[in-house]
Amino acid sequence: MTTTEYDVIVIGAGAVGENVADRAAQGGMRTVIVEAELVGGECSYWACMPSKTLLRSGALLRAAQRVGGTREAVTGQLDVAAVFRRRDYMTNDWNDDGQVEWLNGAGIDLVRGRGVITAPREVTVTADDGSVTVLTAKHAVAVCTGSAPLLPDIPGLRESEPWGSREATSAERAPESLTILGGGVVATEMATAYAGFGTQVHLVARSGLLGGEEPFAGELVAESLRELGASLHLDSGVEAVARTEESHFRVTLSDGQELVTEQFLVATGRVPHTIDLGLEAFGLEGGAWLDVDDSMRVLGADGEPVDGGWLYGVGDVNHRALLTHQGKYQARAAGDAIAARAKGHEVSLEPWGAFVATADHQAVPQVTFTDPEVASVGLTAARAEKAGYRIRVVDYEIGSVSGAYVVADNYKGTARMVVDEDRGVVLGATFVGQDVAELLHSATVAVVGEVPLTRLWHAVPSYPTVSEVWLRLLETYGRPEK
Ligand SMILES: Cc1cc2nc3c(=O)[nH]c(=O)nc-3n(C[C@H](O)[C@H](O)[C@H](O)COP(=O)(O)OP(=O)(O)OC[C@H]3O[C@@H](n4cnc5c(N)ncnc54)[C@H](O)[C@@H]3O)c2cc1C
Ligand SMILES: NC(=O)c1ccc[n+]([C@@H]2O[C@H](COP(=O)([O-])OP(=O)(O)OC[C@H]3O[C@@H](n4cnc5c(N)ncnc54)[C@H](O)[C@@H]3O)[C@@H](O)[C@H]2O)c1
Repeated sequence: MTTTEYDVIVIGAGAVGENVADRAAQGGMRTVIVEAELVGGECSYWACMPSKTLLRSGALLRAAQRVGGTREAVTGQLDVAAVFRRRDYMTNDWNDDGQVEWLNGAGIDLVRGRGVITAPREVTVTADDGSVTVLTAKHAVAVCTGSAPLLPDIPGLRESEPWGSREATSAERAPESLTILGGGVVATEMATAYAGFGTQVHLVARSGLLGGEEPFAGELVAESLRELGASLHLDSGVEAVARTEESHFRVTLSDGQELVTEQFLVATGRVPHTIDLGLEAFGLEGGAWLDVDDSMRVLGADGEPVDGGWLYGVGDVNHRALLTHQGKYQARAAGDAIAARAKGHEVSLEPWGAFVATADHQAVPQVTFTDPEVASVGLTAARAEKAGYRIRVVDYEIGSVSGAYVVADNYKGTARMVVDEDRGVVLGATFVGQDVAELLHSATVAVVGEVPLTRLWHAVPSYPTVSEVWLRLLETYGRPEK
């Protein structure tokens, strides 16, 4: 058994843990990171990168088919095996050498194994070979252990061993047929990818699609999935799951219909990796999401930082926004706050400072890479109303913008701007359409910067780009009087 003392211990080397460690190390902290599987975590090997790679080729093929001239030139089908090979390249064949090299360059030590918090500021790591390392931290322990798929309590489900997101993104080939349970981001993205590969997809959702977005987003995505050949079973549920003699899945829906497909993907949300972490010793519940303040210190039931404030919870594990970019944003704030507190500097929790993740509350951007893409930031109209804002909703068909004429023949898509009428600023924006992902950051800047609409008139979008939808939204809202 070896014991080593550091300033900061980070448990979990996903994108978030890496960024906490990096900021702490850059702040002069001796930092160690503990990882049970691959350095780089879910995003690099089983989530963002492989899923977006699986989606990209189909999106590009369909984009080419929407433009006269290339439509005639691109007459073949997707080379599905080549798409999977490109995915293998993106995940570096599930080898983390490159990320370990980055840790070394950043001056962060790595201990491989599963970490458990065994005392205040103490983490015991057990490696696969059984060897044990006890780490102690002078200043902070950051829990960045991420999340795993949630399996609903449905008869036969667990025993049938369905795919979770990992299996869907790391599959070696496309199955002939696939049932997907869920109507969220993973379900719609994987339905788009696999339907594009020629898999017969059945998607079962208990309501509509993409429930957290503006309603037109889910409707446009549903329409496109049907066009791709997927069967949608909306406002439906799964009553039971069993394997057939051929080892296929027999999925019984709430209306009695039976779907028999080669594979079954469960995409019904996530649970936090907080079981068996030793959190109970500090009055926290294992298996629950961590409640944190804006600098990511874990809070106890009394709303105060646990045990004086050495414990941090960053990324998926705190359930504020289950997104890589938002977790990394939290990580920058938390890493800097840890280093500043260690040096005895004041750490202000005032909104928009260097040590807080203020944007988590109502300025979170997200792109769902379906076809059409769904890009949104801030509050939807429903959320803004619920929060008590006096709002005006402005919609515009993106296909009517000159830039969209050029991008695709018969471009289909919708944009929405939600305006706070009392302050004259944008609370939220949603764009649904081809290639809208890169448009989103303009909206994020407007929302986070609380740019007055009167000033947005002076942010002139180039002609002929899809960004001109901003001008159309402003025109629909109306010119300022002075
Ligand atoms: C299919 C899919 C696609 C997605 N696509 C996107 C996308 O396009 N864009 C986006 O922004 N987000 C996307 N997400 C969400 C994104 O993957 C997560 O928000 C992100 O990975 C969270 O990062 P994290 O570092 O908090 O957790 P993780 O990436 O899960 O990292 C946690 C790490 O901790 C390790 N760990 C856990 N417990 C221990 C322990 N006790 N000891 C040591 N190590 C431990 C794990 O092995 C893991 O490496 C997607 C998610 C899924 C499922
Ligand atoms: N492009 C991206 O940014 C991207 C891509 C994939 C995932 N993610 C993130 O990963 C997280 C997980 O994605 P997800 O799709 O698993 O979760 P989600 O929360 O987006 O969707 C879960 C879906 O499952 C349904 N559901 C929940 N419990 C159910 C039950 N018992 N029976 C039937 N349906 C049930 C919900 O109604 C919802 O439609 C999300 O928070 C998302 O932000 C992001």
